[in-house]
Amino acid sequence: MRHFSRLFSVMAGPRPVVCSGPSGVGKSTLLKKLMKEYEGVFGFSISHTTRKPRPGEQNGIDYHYVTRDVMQAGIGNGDFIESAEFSGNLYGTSKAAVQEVQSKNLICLLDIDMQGVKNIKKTDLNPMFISIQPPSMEILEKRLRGRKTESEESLQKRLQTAKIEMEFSKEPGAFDVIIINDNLDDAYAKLKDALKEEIDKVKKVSS
Ligand SMILES: Nc1ncnc2c1ncn2[C@@H]1O[C@H](COP(=O)(O)OP(=O)(O)OP(=O)(O)O)[C@@H](O)[C@H]1O
Ligand SMILES: Nc1nc2c(ncn2[C@@H]2O[C@H](COP(=O)(O)O)[C@@H](O)[C@H]2O)c(=O)[nH]1
Repeated sequence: MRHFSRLFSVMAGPRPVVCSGPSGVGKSTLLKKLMKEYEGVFGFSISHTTRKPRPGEQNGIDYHYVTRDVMQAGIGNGDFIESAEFSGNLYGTSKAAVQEVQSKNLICLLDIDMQGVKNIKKTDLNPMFISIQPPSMEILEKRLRGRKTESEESLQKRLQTAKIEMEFSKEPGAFDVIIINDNLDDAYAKLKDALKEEIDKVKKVSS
């Protein structure tokens, strides 16, 4: 892991950004807004997953959808910076996904769970860690149900995991920035504010 992770510091472009937080808190919603407003500044690290695509999701855009065998072979080959089992499926960030974004000198955005955060901390990627949090567990459940993507079983698993993720986020030094996603516009403004310095640097280089 150390050998390959050194590659990222050698390539050093803009500092990557890791966004984490309970399922349904609004990470994708916030990151999609960011990429829409700042085209040519951010690039999304497209993860691999063994979960099935949801309606509207596209292979190679939202995720690389693969079988467990393919994913496990890739992990065995050392193709992933990190990987984790989440709610019955495998998820992982490939080295290629991050390199693809960094080679374009874009700020690499990673949307990963708590296990991914812990594992990325062991590498030389050196991202900014941002935790997106719900105003309450009740509101989180309402959002997750409202999205209509989960079976009752999957929803319950995700809510259980959310409690553990919320506890982890309280650990000193776990995250650089904590944003409560209550009102979406307010949360988005806070996210932009946290990233302002990096955004300005990328804009300056590309102007
Ligand atoms: N501030 C907000 N107020 C109300 N609804 C919101 C807010 N932010 C996001 N949502 C809604 O909550 C649902 C979950 O959001 P989203 O899919 O972005 O979460 P996520 O954190 O990316 O989840 P996952 O980790 O499962 O991918 C969506 O239906 C989204 O429209
Ligand atoms: N450790 C990783 N976690 C990841 C990755 N890609 C996504 N995720 C996290 O999985 C859950 C569930 O996502 P969903 O799309 O099925 O709702 C969520 O917390 C994501 O942040 C990854 O590459 N590594």
